[in-house]
Amino acid sequence: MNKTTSTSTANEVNQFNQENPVLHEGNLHLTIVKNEEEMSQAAAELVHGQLAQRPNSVLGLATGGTPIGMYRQLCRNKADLSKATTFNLDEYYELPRHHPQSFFQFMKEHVYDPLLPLSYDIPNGEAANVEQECVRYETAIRRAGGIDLQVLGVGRNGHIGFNEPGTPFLSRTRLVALKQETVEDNARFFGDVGLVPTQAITMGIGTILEAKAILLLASGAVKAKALHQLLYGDISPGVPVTALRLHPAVRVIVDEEAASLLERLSD
Ligand SMILES: O=P(O)(O)OC[C@H]1O[C@](O)(CO)[C@@H](O)[C@@H]1O
Repeated sequence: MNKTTSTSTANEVNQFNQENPVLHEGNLHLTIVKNEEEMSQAAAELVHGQLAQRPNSVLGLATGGTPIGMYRQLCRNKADLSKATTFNLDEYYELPRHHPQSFFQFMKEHVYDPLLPLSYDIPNGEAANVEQECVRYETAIRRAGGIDLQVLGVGRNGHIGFNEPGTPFLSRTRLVALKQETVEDNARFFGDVGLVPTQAITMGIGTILEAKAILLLASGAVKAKALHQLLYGDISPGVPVTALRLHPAVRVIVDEEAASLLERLSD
């Protein structure tokens, strides 16, 4: 099954856009594909399209299990990032950069090394002065001209980046505490829940919403509830991913399992 649909939202956004002109009523385009492989392929095509249109694109990239297939496709097709710049959403706090589970190492394995040359930046989780590091990161994004395309995954609890439920939509890059469910979800990468860092530096939701375009990916039944909330729930900091409904250009590519609740409810 291949289903493409668009949804425009006209929810009560005024409470959010009074203070920050970046937030406005959004428009979201949803594509449902068969499985994770098709999701990865469709996502990689979109990134290739972005690079073809603008070789010096500024890309916002994500870690976690979701985008790995997309990165594999980009490597397979030898994506040319030589003129591009990449920024990452987040990094664990106080996890050494050389730790195998740092997001820096993830990016080195899946993107930086195989797709050299490219210019990249990622929050420094080892920074002595975290506040200064967060300001540095925001400034670097701004100086690069802002993010053209931000790739996002979504947490089971609706988090984007490491912006957990309850995060204000105007938040910027900062140090955050992870919810227990996020720590547990990420324990699969560390082997033991006690080894998972409990804090991270993350772009804020306000930072993410400033990207010119956003690509959200989700696969697997574990993401079905978050997807349903994104499309049909109230726009609320209680479910961070719903902030995307305030953005004017969001592509959502999900597999059938992630869309399973949508399917059932829209039948
Ligand atoms: O892709 P996963 O591993 O399901 O993670 C979902 C989201 O959670 C994070 O890994 C943070 O916990 C994000 O970076 C990611 O987008």
